[in-house]
Amino acid sequence: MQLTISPENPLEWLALRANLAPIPLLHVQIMPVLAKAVLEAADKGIFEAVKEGRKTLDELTTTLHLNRKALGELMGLLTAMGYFTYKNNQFSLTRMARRFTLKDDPFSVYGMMIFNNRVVWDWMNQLGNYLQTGEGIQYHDSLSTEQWQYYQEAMVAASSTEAREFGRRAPVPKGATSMLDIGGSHGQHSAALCRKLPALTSIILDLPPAIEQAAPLLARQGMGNRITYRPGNALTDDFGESAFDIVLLSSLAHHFTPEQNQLVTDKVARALRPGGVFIVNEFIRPELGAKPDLIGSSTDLFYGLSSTAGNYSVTEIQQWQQTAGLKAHKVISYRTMPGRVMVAAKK
Ligand SMILES: C[S@@+](CC[C@H](N)C(=O)[O-])C[C@H]1O[C@@H](n2cnc3c(N)ncnc32)[C@H](O)[C@@H]1O
Repeated sequence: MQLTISPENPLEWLALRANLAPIPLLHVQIMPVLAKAVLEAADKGIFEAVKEGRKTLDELTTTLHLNRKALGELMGLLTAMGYFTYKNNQFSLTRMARRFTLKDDPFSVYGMMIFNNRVVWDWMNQLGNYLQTGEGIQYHDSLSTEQWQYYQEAMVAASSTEAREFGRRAPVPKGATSMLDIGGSHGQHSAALCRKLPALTSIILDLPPAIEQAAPLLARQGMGNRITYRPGNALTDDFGESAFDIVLLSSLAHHFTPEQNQLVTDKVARALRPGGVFIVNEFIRPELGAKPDLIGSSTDLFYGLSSTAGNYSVTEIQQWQQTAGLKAHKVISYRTMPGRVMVAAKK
């Protein structure tokens, strides 16, 4: 799966081949507007307003207390983007929008839309500074309570689809009874494995302000005391010795430097039981010159901006695991999320 600019007919194909289409204009003039339109639509409740059935522009204008002309422009764009259809003067949600934009759908990315609109959008202004200094925002040190809540809800949104595939395909021992989920937040990955392995219990190690906001999200999973929290810090806490059959580090390695990841992996190796599995679950940084991958490369830059670190290659992750005395086990690419990979090692 790739995000691409693709021709719709042979003449456009020729124009692209002949380098006649001003691609940068699409990137700088069109793409930021597309992203911001979807974010504002979610934040203004536009998707929710059409949830129960078709609505005219006048009805939406009245319900949402928005400017009719401006809303009409936004609805035109969202229709062109495939979020709505327009027939008989009425807008309806498409199948895609119904599944992914509504607050309560289990696959919804609504939480990510709100976090990105209210918190992350402003970070983009700091990209120039990041390029000059190499210093990222380090947002874990500065979020307000409200922003921690948006962040944790965004993490649920980001991983709902992935967690299902993780539960089905993660290469874990069938008889596993004990798991450590480092930076596990909402616990969707732990819950997916607990549903599959009846004897499994999991401990989520996360920062205290994260747990405060994530606990109600975990409660929604209905796993009772099979998944519990341990407030702490992965960089400074000891994980114990021969205590776990599974250790997961999902979307946290990109916040850590290579040295910090090595330190964490060394502690994981000690904490695993013989035969236990360590999974690093991440977007992968494409090597320079490798096949273009917009998702791997854009998340790499974004994590650099937000946390100073960034994505790593599969080889780098395996290097930490081997240095810690673990054996390479499996590398599994997600089918539902391009650029996303589980890198598993065994003790
Ligand atoms: C990007 S989220 C990933 C959440 C979840 N693992 C997932 O894959 O959806 C990173 C999580 O790691 C936590 N975190 C960040 N720094 C940490 C640290 N030093 N120790 C433990 N957890 C940390 C954050 O609070 C957050 O919940």
